[in-house]
Amino acid sequence: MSLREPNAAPDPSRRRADAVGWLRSLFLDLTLPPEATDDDLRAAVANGRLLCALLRRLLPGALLDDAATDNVGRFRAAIQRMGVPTFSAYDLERGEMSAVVTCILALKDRFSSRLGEDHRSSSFLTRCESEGGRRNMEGKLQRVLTSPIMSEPYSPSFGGDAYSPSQVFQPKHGYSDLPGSKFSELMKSSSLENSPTQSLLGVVNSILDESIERKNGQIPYRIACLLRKVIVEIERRISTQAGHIRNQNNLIKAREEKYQSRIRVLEALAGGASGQIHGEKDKLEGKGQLVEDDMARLMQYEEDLVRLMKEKEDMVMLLKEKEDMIRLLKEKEDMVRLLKEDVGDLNNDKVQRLLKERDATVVRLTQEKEDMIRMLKEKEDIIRLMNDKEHMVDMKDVAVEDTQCTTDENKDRLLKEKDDVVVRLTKEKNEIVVQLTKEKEAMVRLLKEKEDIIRLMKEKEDRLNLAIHKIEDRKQAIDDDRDRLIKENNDALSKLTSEKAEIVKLLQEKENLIRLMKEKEDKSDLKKGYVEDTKHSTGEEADRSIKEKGEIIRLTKEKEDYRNTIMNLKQEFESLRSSYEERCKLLESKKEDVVKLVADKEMNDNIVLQLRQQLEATKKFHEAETKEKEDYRNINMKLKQEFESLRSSYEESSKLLESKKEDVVKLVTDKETNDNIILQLRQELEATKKLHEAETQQLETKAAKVNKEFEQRIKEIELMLEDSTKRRRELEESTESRIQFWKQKEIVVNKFVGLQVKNAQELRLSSVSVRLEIQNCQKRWFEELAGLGQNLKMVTSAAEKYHATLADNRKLFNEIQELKGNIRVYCRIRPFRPWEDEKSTSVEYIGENGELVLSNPTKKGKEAGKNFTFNKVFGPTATQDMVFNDIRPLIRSVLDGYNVCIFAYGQTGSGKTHTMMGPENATEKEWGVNYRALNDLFNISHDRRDTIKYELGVQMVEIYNEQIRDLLGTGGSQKNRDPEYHPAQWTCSS
Ligand SMILES: Nc1ncnc2c1ncn2[C@@H]1O[C@H](COP(=O)(O)OP(=O)(O)OP(=O)(O)O)[C@@H](O)[C@H]1O
Repeated sequence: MSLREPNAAPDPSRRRADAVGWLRSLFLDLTLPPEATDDDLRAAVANGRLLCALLRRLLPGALLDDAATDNVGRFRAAIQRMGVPTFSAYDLERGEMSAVVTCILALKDRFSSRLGEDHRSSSFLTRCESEGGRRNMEGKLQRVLTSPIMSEPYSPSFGGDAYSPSQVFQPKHGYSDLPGSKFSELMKSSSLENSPTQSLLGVVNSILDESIERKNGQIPYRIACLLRKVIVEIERRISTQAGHIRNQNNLIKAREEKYQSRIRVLEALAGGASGQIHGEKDKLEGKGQLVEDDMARLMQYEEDLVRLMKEKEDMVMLLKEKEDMIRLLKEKEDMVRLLKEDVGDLNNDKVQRLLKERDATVVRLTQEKEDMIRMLKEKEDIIRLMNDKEHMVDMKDVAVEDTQCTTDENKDRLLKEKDDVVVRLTKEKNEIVVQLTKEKEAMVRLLKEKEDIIRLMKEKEDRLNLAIHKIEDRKQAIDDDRDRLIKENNDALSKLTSEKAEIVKLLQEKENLIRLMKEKEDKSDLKKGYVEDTKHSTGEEADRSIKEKGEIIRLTKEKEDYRNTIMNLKQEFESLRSSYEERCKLLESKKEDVVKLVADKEMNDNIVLQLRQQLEATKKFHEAETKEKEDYRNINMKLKQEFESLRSSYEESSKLLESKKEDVVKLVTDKETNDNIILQLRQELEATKKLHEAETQQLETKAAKVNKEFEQRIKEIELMLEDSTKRRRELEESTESRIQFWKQKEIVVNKFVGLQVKNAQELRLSSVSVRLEIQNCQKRWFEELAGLGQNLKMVTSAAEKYHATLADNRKLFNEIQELKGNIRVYCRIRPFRPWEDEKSTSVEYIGENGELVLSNPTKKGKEAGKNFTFNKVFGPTATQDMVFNDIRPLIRSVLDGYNVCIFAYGQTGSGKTHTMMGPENATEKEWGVNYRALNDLFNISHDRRDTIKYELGVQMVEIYNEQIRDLLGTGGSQKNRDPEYHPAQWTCSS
């Protein structure tokens, strides 16, 4: 056993340092968290941890640790926040306890008053503060300091007989002058156990007072031992009392809870019947709630449907507008065609371009129309799906609970799809608006071109009119020529006819002349014959015949003249004839020309007629076009106005643009880069498009699957609907029967409730009485706690001197050990075994103080008997408990930090194993030293678990033939172990 060096006489600085250390370790024991709150402190105080820690510090061997400083800081910070009077670090440094104690008491008082308001609270301090309220801290401290326990060493009412502990604890001349026998009486554990707590506290107080007054702070060793024993006993009592209070508290708590639960059960029974009756109602209301939820969802769907329908109508309107535009374009196309026919190759290129543009526009519009139709179809599909969904929701109303999850999922999916479609449609709508704007611009452009065309048409018309005028002039000229030619021809014909008539007349005259001449010739011939006849006859006749002959010669000459003239006339006739023929030929040729001209004229008339018709048609068209033109002009005016506004905005924007030209340049560069990015993005878009298409296909397949599932689900729901209708009927029937049953039950329950209410009232009365009892108990506890507080003060005052006393104690302990001897030897004499002869005993005398006299019958005289002295001798009748009682303080010393070794020695069969271990299959009563020591070790370490953490270890070794073997180790061989040998040795380290 190792002993500590006795300390020198404690000086004031040492005592102060010890006090500081003690306080620090006290606060360390509190184990407050870094951010200590009111609740933490309250819990610490309410659980008695603070008080326990304070008391624990009184125990010997407590370790002091400077690490408690943090806890001191936290503690002070927490109590400062609470407004409780605190202490300064300087107080601790000086070892001043009053400020600290005031603080702790104020804290206790604060929490006690708070906790006292809560009757259900079972905390330690709640019970102690049931009356009085908060008191002044200084007054309290004063009361504690001036308590009778502090002033009186013990209560004179204790004790009666000579061995009464009260008498023992009431020395006449102080403890220092106490005789040895009295002192050993005091040291007896039975005396301490039988003494009242106040006496023990009085002992501590008076010892300390005495040591301070008489011995200048020095305490004799044996008194220090006594003090230590007394403090251990006080600690034990406080801990057991705390345990009792805790148990009682738990018991009361359990009883209160039991009563509370019974009251609750009764109240529940009272309210349960109506609750059960209204249970079904609640369920129905729950279903109603579900239906309301579904109605809300349906309303949402309807709103969505209305919105979609509106969008659809807008789309239809747009389509109509597009169709109108297409119609207008067709009309325009017809117009252009007409113009094309009219104008011919005049503006062929332009018309071709326009036609191409028109074709492109028509194709684009057709595509847009197809897209719109496609979107409308999609919308219709969505609406159809939503209708289906609505239908399904209607169907699901019947089996809401089963299909709720799937409906929600589908709804979410549909809503998501709907949102996607709406977003897509909005995008497309925006695109369409942009396209329409572009088309409007194109229309404006087309109108301009149309105006150009109209202008050209006017020019063409003017030219046409000019040409018509020319043709008419030409026709007039041709008519004039023709008339002139006809006149000339007629003149020539009349002239020729008159000439012919003259010629014919001349010819007739010539012929008459010729005929006359012939007649004359004939007459001349006849006259010649007659003259010749008459010549012969008459001479006269000869003269006349000469005359007549002259006349004949003249006539012959005339005849020849006439002949020549005829010949000339014939020649002239022939020439006239030839000229006539030529003229006829000329006339015929002219006639042909005239015919041609007439044909031409007729053709020209036809052409003119056609041109007039065309002109009329053109005029009509022109009128229609003029109307359109006016419309267009109006539109144009509007457009111009818009254009003007746009122009003004454009000018403004152009100004802005000019100001931002540089930015634009930058933007252009950015645009180029963006174009590249867009190109890349387009490529990505195409890739995404492909992916999207693939996904669309997948989605379509999925949609088909989902449709199938929906169909199956609808079938299932139909079946479920049938089932549910059946169930509903059954439920209605069962509900009716249940209602009747519950009505009957209500009557029974009402009766039962009446009874139970009576019982509850009785129970309430009893609970009131229990509460009163509890309050009485609380009062008692408070009184006890008040006493404890007083004791605490006393203990505190004792604790101030504790460390000095502890040092003295250690010194005294060493002295006792020296006096007793570090090695104590006890002798135990085992009883005779059944087969042994009791008469052959050699034990002559067993003394109280360890004397043993043995007799040796074989020898005589002085050697016949032999005296031995041990620390104590246990006779054959000594029990295991009696043996261990003498060893027990050593076990406690082990836990106080001293080294102890206990071992048994003796010959074979002398009872070593019996003493150390006990018999085989020993009961608790028969346990040997080992069992009891270990039991004590565990119990004490368990009791001290809040303050000291012990580590217990066991080692088993065998010493045989001077060889040590570890019996618990794995290395040693177990072969040679003697089964008869039981090692009776153990060590314990703490
Ligand atoms: N105090 C006792 N009361 C009753 N019986 C006892 C007592 N002491 C010893 N015995 C009995 O005596 C016998 C021998 O005792 P034990 O085995 O303890 O001796 P031992 O000293 O351990 O012997 P060994 O050294 O051979 O192991 C046992 O049967 C035991 O029950």
